[in-house]
Order: sequence, then C-alpha cells, then structure tokens
Amino acid sequence: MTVQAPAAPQRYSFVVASNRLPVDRVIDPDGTARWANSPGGLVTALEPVMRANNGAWVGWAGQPDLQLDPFESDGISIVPVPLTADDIRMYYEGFSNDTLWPLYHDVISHPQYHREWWDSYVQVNRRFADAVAEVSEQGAVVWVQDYQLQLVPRMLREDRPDLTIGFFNHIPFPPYGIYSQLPWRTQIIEGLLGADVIGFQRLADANNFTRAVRRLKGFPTKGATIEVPLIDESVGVRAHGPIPEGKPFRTVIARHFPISIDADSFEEMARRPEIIERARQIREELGNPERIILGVDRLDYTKGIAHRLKAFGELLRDGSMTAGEVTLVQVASPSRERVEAYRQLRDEIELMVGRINGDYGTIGHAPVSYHHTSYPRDEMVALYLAADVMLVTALRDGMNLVAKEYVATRTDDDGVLILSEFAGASDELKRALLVNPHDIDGLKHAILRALHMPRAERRTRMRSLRRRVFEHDVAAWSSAFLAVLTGNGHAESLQADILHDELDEDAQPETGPMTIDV
Ligand SMILES: O=P(O)(O)OC[C@H]1O[C@H](O[C@H]2O[C@H](CO)[C@@H](O)[C@H](O)[C@H]2O)[C@H](O)[C@@H](O)[C@@H]1O
Ligand SMILES: O=c1ccn([C@@H]2O[C@H](COP(=O)(O)OP(=O)(O)O)[C@@H](O)[C@H]2O)c(=O)[nH]1
Repeated sequence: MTVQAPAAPQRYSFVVASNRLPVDRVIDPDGTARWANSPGGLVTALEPVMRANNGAWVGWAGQPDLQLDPFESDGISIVPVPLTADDIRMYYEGFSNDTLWPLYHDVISHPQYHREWWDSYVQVNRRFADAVAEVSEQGAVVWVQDYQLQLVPRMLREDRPDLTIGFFNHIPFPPYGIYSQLPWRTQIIEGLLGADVIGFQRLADANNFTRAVRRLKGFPTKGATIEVPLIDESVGVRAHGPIPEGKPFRTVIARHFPISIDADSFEEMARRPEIIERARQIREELGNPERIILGVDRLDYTKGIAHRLKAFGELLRDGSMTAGEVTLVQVASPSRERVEAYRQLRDEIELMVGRINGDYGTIGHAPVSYHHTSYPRDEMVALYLAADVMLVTALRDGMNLVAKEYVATRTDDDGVLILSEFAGASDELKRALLVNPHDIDGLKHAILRALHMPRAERRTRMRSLRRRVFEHDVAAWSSAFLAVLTGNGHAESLQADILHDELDEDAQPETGPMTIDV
C-alpha cells in the first residue's frame, strides 16, 4: 500500500487572522450549505486590502465543527480554523462576548468571569497561532485582528520570531480602573506585547493601553513607543539573534489608526439609478413622511438603541413632532443571540418599539419602522439615501462604520449626521451634531435641530464630513498601519492628522523590512 504524504500547506507572505472569515458557512432550511458574506465592520474594512495584497485570511467559518481545507473565495485565499460547539460557547460567546466585550465597553453590561472560559480562550488562541504559523512563509507579515485573538501575537513571536507581527484592536481599550478588574489582565498585556505594532481606533485607547503596560509590567513607555526587555520571557521575546549591545529591548509601537470604509465604492453605489429608485420606493413604502430618521446597528447594548427610542418617544409625547411627519427606521441586525445580555436587550428594545407604535401610531402608520434583520449592502445604501437624519447614539463604540457609510453615500451633500461622542468616529467627524446619548434632553434637542436644519448648513457640514471620509478611507488606514509595521513608513509620509502624536523614528520591527503593497 502506498501512503501519500499530506501536501505541504501553501505559504503566504501576508496573512490576516481574525475570529471571523470574510465568508460565513450558512446552512439553508433545506439543508444546503453555501458561503455568504459575514456581517460586521471588520470584514467590510479588510476585504479590499486582502485583494490588493493577494494574501491569506485565517479565521472561523461561523459554524461548529467544520473541518475544511483551505480554499479560494472571490480571489482571497481562505484558511478555515475549526471551532467546536464548546469553543463557541466558551471562547466566542463566553470569554470574547460576555467577558471582554462588556469590559472593554465601559462595563455597560456586567462582564462575566469564568475560569473555564479563559482556558478555552487560551486554547483557541493557540489554534489560531498554529494555523497562522503553518501558512506564513519565512519573514512574512502577519496582521492579527481584534479582541478575540489578543494572545496570538505572543504565541506567534515565541514560535516564529522571523515574522513581523501587527495587531489591531477594533473595539475600545478601557481605562486602567476598569481593565484591572480582569483576572487575566497581565496575560492579555503580555499577549499583545508579542506584536511589533499594536493599533487602536482612538488616541485615548492607545494611551489606556500604554498605561496598563506601565502599571502591570513596569516597562518604559514614551509617546507611542514601549521598550520591551529582550530578556523578559513573559512577553515571548527570546531575542531573534544576539541581543544588541546598548539596546537590550524590542521597541513596540502602540498608537491609533482610525479605521475607515471603502468610500468610493459606497459613492459609486449611491449613484446607481436602481439604488436611487429603491431609496424613492423606501420613502413611498413609509407613506412619504416629511422626514426620515435612520438607525442601523447590530442589536448590541453598546449601540444606545434604547436611548434613541426614549428620545424619539418623548418628542412624540411632547408634541414637538407628529408621527405622520417623521418616521424612525431602525434596523437592528441579529447578533450574538445565545448570549443572555443580548436576549434581554432584544426584549427591552422590542417592548419600547411596541409601546411607541401603540401610543402614537395610526392604522396606516407606525412611527417606528423596526427591522430585526441584516440587509445586503445595496439596501443599506438605499436606506442611507432615503434618510434625512442618521442617528448614531452608541454608548461606547470602537469606530462605527455606519456613520462613515452614511456620509460617503450622500453625493447630494445633504442629510444630517447625529453622532455620539462615545463612538470612535466622533474624533474625526467633528461637523456632525455631536451628542451625549445619556443626556436625553440634549439628544432630543439635536434631533429637532437636525430636522429643522437649513439646507445651506446641511450642505456645509456634509461637505466637510465627506472630505474627511474620502481623504481617510480604508486604504489610507491599512497603508498607514502597514507602513509603520513594515518599517516602510516615515512620519512625514503618513497623514499628519491621523498620526499626529509623537512617532519614534527608531521604532522599527526587529525583523528586516519587508515590502508589501500598501
Ligand atoms: O463577529 P460578531 O461577534 O458578529 O460581531 C461583528 C463585529 O463587531 C465588532 O466591530 C468592531 O469593529 C468595527 C470596525 O473596526 C468598528 O467600527 C466597531 O465599532 C467595532 O465594534 C467586532 O470588533 C468585530 O470583531 C466583529 O466581527
Ligand atoms: O443590516 C445591516 C446592518 C449593518 N450592516 C453593516 O455592518 C457594519 C457595521 O459596522 P459598525 O462599525 O457600524 O459596527 P459593528 O457592528 O462592527 O460593531 C457596517 O458596514 C454596515 O453597513 C449591514 O451590512 N447590514
């Protein structure tokens, strides 16, 4: 009998790792399996970068116990990492979404601390690190994404010191007073410090992280740079080659790189006649109200959906607007539905929607048009075009791509963006109407101001917002990050207002520079 050796895995020079793949394995009710685009801002953001670099994407296919070989999807090489039903329960729904997610979002919901969830998180991070190591060629650039994989940089550095390792955190990094609750706070910091560059959405997040490093590890930090001693095995250093005299440390950069969207593609869609026609139809289906307010969110307690419903309901109660004049369209896309906090939230939101519609609706018209679904992108663009006011009331949000997508679609320089100051996007989108969503009166005031804003002011504000989003699109985001990661970037070549704080010119990865198409 001839035994064939398994084929050597294909290796890549650029590897992205994220919890979710850019495609989801979906089983239809008739039992047929197919691949669908998976939801969420991360996927939207990284797709164009992957295509430009012909790299590989390592991640989970969205279903339990799927053992799949690597395959190609839309020109992207996909390397699936299997998760068992127990991994999903403990690593994904548990530690990622019921411990880290609430902890990193201002403890809006109570984080649950369970030691078996942590053990599962360590195991799954190990599986991801092994999968990345297996497909990365010598000296490859690896870009690890998000809070689900914070231990991967250190694990990779231990096993593959030849790699250049970047990490980007898509969600906020909490202030030390909150972060320090985490029983595994030191291990997470050590995990992240395995990277050469650690990116955050906001300057405040990067500052929170470097403060945690000082408090927990005592390593010196200066601006965006952290000196990690080469003899400290807790951060997986094991110097690659001899320790240089006079520099017994690696320099890790921790700074902000605000993520963005593929603005051109949203603008292109917004100009398509069929999408413009669909926007008109949406208005008609809603009974042609004078004004449409739009909210689009995953059904997540961080998004402040209850706060916006409260403000909207009170405006109707006060008689400041009538249900016939203004309709609130709320898209609440299903998310993490097996996590208890998310189930409770759904009940709470749907009760509020029912009350408002019951109190202020008529037979022919509901003031809140509520949709518990996830729409494809063309429908999203039509909704953005149909909306006079976009309402983003996040209580805490890493970035909020929806705000940027709304701006990118408004080729008519019209529409008003109301934006929470607790969303990362508010650092850039200063000409939005910025609100504190906890201040219900302030929120009501902003809604009325948006509804009555003169055309000239809407135009001036929208033009300024659009300039920002088009100048700082997702390509600028990934170029800025990869330029710093690969040592190809000089401070002056990066957008001054993205990277305006101090950048240490000596701060280069330990491995030799490697070229990547950014
Ligand atoms: O994968 P899920 O658990 O279904 O969640 C979807 C994604 O949500 C999070 O998005 C974050 O990243 C966005 C892009 O940077 C940012 O705009 C937003 O503020 C963040 O919340 C999460 O970080 C992703 O990992 C999830 O895939
Ligand atoms: O029905 C929906 C709702 C949302 N989205 C997309 O999901 C992403 C949400 O990203 P955001 O950063 O606003 O929040 P996240 O869900 O990642 O926390 C955006 O690209 C939206 O266009 C979508 O395609 N269909």
